[in-house]
Amino acid sequence: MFTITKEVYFCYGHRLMRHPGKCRHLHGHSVKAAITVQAAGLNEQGMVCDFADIARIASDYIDRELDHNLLLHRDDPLVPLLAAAGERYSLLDEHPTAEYLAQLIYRHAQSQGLAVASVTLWETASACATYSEP
Ligand SMILES: Nc1nc2c(c(=O)[nH]1)N=C([C@H](O)[C@H](O)COP(=O)(O)OP(=O)(O)OP(=O)(O)O)CN2
Ligand SMILES: [Zn+2]
Repeated sequence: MFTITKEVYFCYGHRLMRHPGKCRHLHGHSVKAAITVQAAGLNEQGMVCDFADIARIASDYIDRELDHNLLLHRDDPLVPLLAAAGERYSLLDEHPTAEYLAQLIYRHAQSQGLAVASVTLWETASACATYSEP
């Protein structure tokens, strides 16, 4: 089995409403998503797939939904205030953790036909979350 990994960089603001510490307050991250794609064999170009194809598919979603956006749980009480202020935000069905964002990127890559093995979201230089499926 071969695996290849492409990294994509972006940033967002968020807060974790139920966090007992500092992360319940609005703050931001400049992050790295590492998208790993697998294949049992190589294509006619000798590749699992082109790194550029992974970047394009991931960035289509990330640029549209996540990058320079404020990511909030849809029950966050800040939402009416942000709407009234005309701010950009995106409402998520789950808390905007690194785990959930990794899952969102994974599911998008999968829906676009990539044989994605895992997505790891590095939220800080020392903390990451990985999503994969059996
Ligand atoms: N399992 C998770 N734990 C935490 C998440 C997460 O997404 N999944 N997110 C946060 C915060 O949003 C933020 O990422 C803070 O992370 P943390 O590593 O605690 O922050 P620091 O960089 O300040 O870490 P130090 O090592 O204390 O400097 C929290 N937890
Ligand atoms: Zn955070």
